[in-house]
Amino acid sequence: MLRISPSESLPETLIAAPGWPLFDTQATRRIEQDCARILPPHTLMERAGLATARLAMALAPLARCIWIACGPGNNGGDGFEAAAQLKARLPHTRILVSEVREPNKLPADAQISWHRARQAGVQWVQACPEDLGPQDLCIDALLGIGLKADKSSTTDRRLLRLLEQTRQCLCAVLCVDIASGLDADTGQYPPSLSPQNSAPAGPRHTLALLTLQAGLFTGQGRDACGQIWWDDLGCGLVSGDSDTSIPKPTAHLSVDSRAAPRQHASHKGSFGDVAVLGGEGLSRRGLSMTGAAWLAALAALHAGAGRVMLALLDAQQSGPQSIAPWPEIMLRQPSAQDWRSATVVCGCGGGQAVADWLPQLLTQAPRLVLDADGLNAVAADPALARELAARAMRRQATVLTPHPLEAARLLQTSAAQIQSHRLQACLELAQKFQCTTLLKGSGTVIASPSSQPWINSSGNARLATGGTGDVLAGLIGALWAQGLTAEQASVQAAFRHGLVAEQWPADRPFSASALAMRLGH
Ligand SMILES: NC(=O)C1=CN([C@@H]2O[C@H](COP(=O)(O)OP(=O)(O)OC[C@H]3O[C@@H](n4cnc5c(N)ncnc54)[C@H](O)[C@@H]3O)[C@@H](O)[C@H]2O)[C@@H](O)CC1
Ligand SMILES: Nc1ncnc2c1ncn2[C@@H]1O[C@H](COP(=O)(O)OP(=O)(O)O)[C@@H](O)[C@H]1O
Ligand SMILES: [K+]
Repeated sequence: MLRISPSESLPETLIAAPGWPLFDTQATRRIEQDCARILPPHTLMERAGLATARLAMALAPLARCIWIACGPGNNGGDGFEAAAQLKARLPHTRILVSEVREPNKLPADAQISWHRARQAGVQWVQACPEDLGPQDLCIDALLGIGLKADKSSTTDRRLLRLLEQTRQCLCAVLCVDIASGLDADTGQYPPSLSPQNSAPAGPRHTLALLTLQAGLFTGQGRDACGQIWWDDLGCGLVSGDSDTSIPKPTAHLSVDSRAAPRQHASHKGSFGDVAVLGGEGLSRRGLSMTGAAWLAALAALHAGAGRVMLALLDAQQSGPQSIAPWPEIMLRQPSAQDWRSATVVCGCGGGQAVADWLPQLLTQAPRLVLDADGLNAVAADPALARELAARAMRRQATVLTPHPLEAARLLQTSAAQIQSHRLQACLELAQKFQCTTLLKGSGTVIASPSSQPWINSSGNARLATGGTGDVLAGLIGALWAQGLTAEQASVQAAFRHGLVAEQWPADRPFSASALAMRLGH
């Protein structure tokens, strides 16, 4: 979640403006230069230091000690500046600084702030103080958007040691601009700067300066950065879209947009049909995945689709499976379903059996959510891939919902490669197949061929359990069937799916089917 940085105390309001813009580092640099040009010298760093100091005081009002690790560039400069500001405001708190470079090797602005910290009476220490207690605070000002991933293998030992100490602090950590070592554009660490322990020890906060970047919200970004705060340093950059002098955002952050209330004079036909095809049965390979297709159908039902049909890829269908445990869901033989008339969700638990049906569905379905084994089948068969790409020319819309490994198969690469460039990979899939593509995982990315991507801001690791992706596919189908566009349905489904997980009561067990049944709440 995102908050504006406090002027004097923590504000209660969350920023929930739809479409919050995210900028890449190149655009951030341009914005920084533009702001620096119109302000007196050193003002930006002074403001960055002040914003950091204020947030530090609000986050750790009882701190007896604040330790600030300052890096070799302007991120370090912000740290020195914050130290000076804190010392002036908190004369009885120990304000300690550790530095990586001698002052004469710092950039000019950072040198000025180094001297200010010295003059203010800040104390220099070699390393993280051993007596830092839980009420104290660590400020990570080692590396910001100046991180160069290609330099990481030569990162000096002192910087690495301080970086590791900021990660092992048991007290709260406030990262200036971004968690040090994290790539602001991709949300990944270069291997040599990756944390030794996967989970940070204490609570983490990040104060983003001037702009917000995609890397804070996707991939490893959410664990690394924790609670995100933002300060525009008085430069008035609330929304980048209307002002042509501001560079274009690379993505937008998605937030909740409530569904319009249903009209009284409506009927089941007003809310569309969702037809699910999936769920290979036990009889084919002895590996039943019918549950996945049921989860998608359940999600579609609870998310408000007018009617839900389920066609299981189960040769034994004439047996007990012909009775639906949810009587609202209509069971179909795949050959009996009219795929031309519904929003189709295809592939959940589809196994090998789904491939046989894909030529028909790719040709006939007017709106198609392609998930899981439906995607794997396309990745394995160039003829199916061509059929998929041809749909856009016939004005048939498609949503692809890969997790990173499925995305890797579609792009003939590895899941690690996908994760290292999530935004780019999602855009590439959207372009390649001319589809809306939703790349799953922490900070789900949604991209369409003709608009800027979205990064979903809701969700947590409760969702890391089998079947939640099937629920998402069914939810997208339901929202799409109810009249949203493919992109809107994907963005809103990802948000709602994540929000339900976030708001899940701690005392209630979480499962994909329980998630599906709470979608309507
Ligand atoms: N961008 C903005 O809008 C503003 C920036 N400010 C601060 O300035 C920062 C950017 O400053 P810089 O451009 O000096 O960049 P940084 O301070 O983020 O990093 C640059 C320094 O880190 C070293 N470095 C980079 N990659 C490394 C690696 N892999 N291993 C070891 N050392 C590495 C570089 O050699 C250089 O000395 C921002 O993150 C922010 O904290 C603020 O002062 C004001 C506004
Ligand atoms: N750690 C996490 N944080 C946020 N969302 C997650 C996390 N782990 C999984 N998810 C979400 O849960 C869903 C899992 O989907 P998927 O990998 O297809 O699983 P399955 O095939 O078992 O349904 C996706 O929507 C994904 O974005
Ligand atoms: K930092």
